Amino acid sequence: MGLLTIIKKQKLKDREVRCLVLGLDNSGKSTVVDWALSTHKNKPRQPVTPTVGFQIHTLPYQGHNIQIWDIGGQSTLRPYWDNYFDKTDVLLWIIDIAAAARVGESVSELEVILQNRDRLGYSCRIIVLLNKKDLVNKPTEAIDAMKRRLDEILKLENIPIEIKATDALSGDGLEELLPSIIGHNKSFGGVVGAPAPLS
Ligand SMILES: Nc1nc2c(ncn2[C@@H]2O[C@H](COP(=O)(O)OP(=O)(O)OP(=O)(O)O)[C@@H](O)[C@H]2O)c(=O)[nH]1
Ligand SMILES: [Mg+2]
Repeated sequence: MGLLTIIKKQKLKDREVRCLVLGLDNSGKSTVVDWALSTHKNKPRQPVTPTVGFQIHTLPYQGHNIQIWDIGGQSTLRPYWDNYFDKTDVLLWIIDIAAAARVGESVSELEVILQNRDRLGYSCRIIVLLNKKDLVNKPTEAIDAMKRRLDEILKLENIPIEIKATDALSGDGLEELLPSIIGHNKSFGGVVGAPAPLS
């Protein structure tokens, strides 16, 4: 292999971003991924069904190659989540903000992951989407309460996080998601926890 080929391959590798999409079942992970693929890859939008196992998608974006790992969130699948942690650059955690009864469960699952940070890696950036905001009566209040709750956990863990309220069906709130995933957006939602160097 020539030197130029090696350099080219290394460059491509350096520009690979591995994004792991996790959260409880029915939170909207596959819908967010579907939105990203339709908006940035011209893939027609499709009705989603519960993810059994996982799905991998590749999404070229601004010279980066984003590898999206969409993992099923059903409780029977969660014990396998940590099989996917290796080499993750970005954890995209999706919470169904309209499912009040399940928000606690989602936050606990996230907390467990953050408490075992060595598995995920300390350089992994974390983005939380408060999804289904279109189904919430008082979105501002629900979102603020959720941000405070996450802030408590994340201060504990001293981990910076980006957080954004979204509607994955219409795409509202997702406009800056991809710049965020590649680390080029400092204004995506509020950053809680320690100051967040995103690039
Ligand atoms: N109203 C509304 N519905 C949404 C939104 N996002 C997703 N949904 C719906 O929520 C349901 C579940 O969405 P999925 O994307 O399959 O959820 P998931 O997190 O991938 O679920 P698993 O694959 O089982 O882990 C689907 O009926 C979606 O159409 C949203 O922002 N607003
Ligand atoms: Mg899914």
